[in-house]
Amino acid sequence: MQKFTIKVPSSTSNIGPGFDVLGLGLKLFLTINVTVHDDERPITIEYTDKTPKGSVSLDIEENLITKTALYLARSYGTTLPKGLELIVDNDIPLGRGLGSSGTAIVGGVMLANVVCGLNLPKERLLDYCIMVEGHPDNVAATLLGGFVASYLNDKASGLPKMVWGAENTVKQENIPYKTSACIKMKWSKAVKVVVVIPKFELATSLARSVLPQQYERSDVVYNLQRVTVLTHALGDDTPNPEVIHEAMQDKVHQYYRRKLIPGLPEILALKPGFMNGFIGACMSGAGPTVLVLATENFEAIGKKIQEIFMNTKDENGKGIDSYVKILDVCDEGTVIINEEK
Ligand SMILES: Nc1ncnc2c1ncn2[C@@H]1O[C@H](COP(=O)(O)OP(=O)(O)OP(=O)(O)O)[C@@H](O)[C@H]1O
Ligand SMILES: N[C@@H](CCO)C(=O)O
Repeated sequence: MQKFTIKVPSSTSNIGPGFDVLGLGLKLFLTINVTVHDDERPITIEYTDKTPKGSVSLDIEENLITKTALYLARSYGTTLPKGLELIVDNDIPLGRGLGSSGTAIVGGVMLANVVCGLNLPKERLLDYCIMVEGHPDNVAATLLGGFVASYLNDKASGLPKMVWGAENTVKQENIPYKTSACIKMKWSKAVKVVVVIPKFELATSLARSVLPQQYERSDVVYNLQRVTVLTHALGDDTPNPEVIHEAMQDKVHQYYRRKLIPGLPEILALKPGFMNGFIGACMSGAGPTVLVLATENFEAIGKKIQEIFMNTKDENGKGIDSYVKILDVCDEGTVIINEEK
């Protein structure tokens, strides 16, 4: 019998202008408890009651964790072992902009890597994660931890379009290597993360479908200027709220997504000084969660953003209910713990 646990951190991404570039690992976890029994029982995946019944498939060819694991295993000419039992304990809300799909994908590749004895380095696992997710920001931060900037290189355009199932799995020799570069950067200990999580889901695919195919040069330059300043300003031991706030502004995605998140324009308009400690607010990933960066007063700031959501009415005339979490940055990335043989 083999037993171990995969601990996968959530992530926020974009941080304003860094669309599909910036990711930050957060201490809110997907935990996968893995047992490989010595008998031939069928593979199973179950969730603890934190995950509402019916919200994820328990069919191993459909569930994002197991289908990703199967894809990697089959790509390397093997499959998941019989006797595999997975119990998933997930604190990350699904479809809210905290990188839940990225955690399921990273959890899946880590699972196959261990139970199939592939021993692939994280760099290779990342090629598969990017192939499944389509963009590197969340998966890179979840796999590596910390504050990460990534780009996809020319080889990434050779990654096959994802088609699931044994018969569609592309052999590993046809999946390009080293399709990205991911750089871990310093994150100032003085800057803390508050997330305000509305109680509705927003699929990333929908939030991406409203974005334009082309942009004005001035908007691209606007984001390039800010994202470059932001990556340095966020590493400063004495962070400058005004500089960071301005560097969190974006013209590439948030404006186009505003109609999907009632209250977002009012929240994005908040400026440093509106409350002590507040630096700036932006969408977390593809939303609907709002990410707030702050240096103090975290609970009060979170409450204020909750009030703005509640005072904004949805199409049924109801306020937007939400909850707040104050999260530490997770520097470690995804780890295997509690190994027993
Ligand atoms: N632990 C999990 N187990 C199985 N499937 C999951 C798990 N977590 C996420 N998923 C799948 O991913 C979907 C959510 O992915 P989506 O990309 O829409 O949102 P997100 O990753 O939470 O947000 P964002 O990409 O903006 O950070 C879920 O509906 C589910 O299908
Ligand atoms: N960069 C991605 C993150 C969500 O997966 C987006 O904003 O669509």
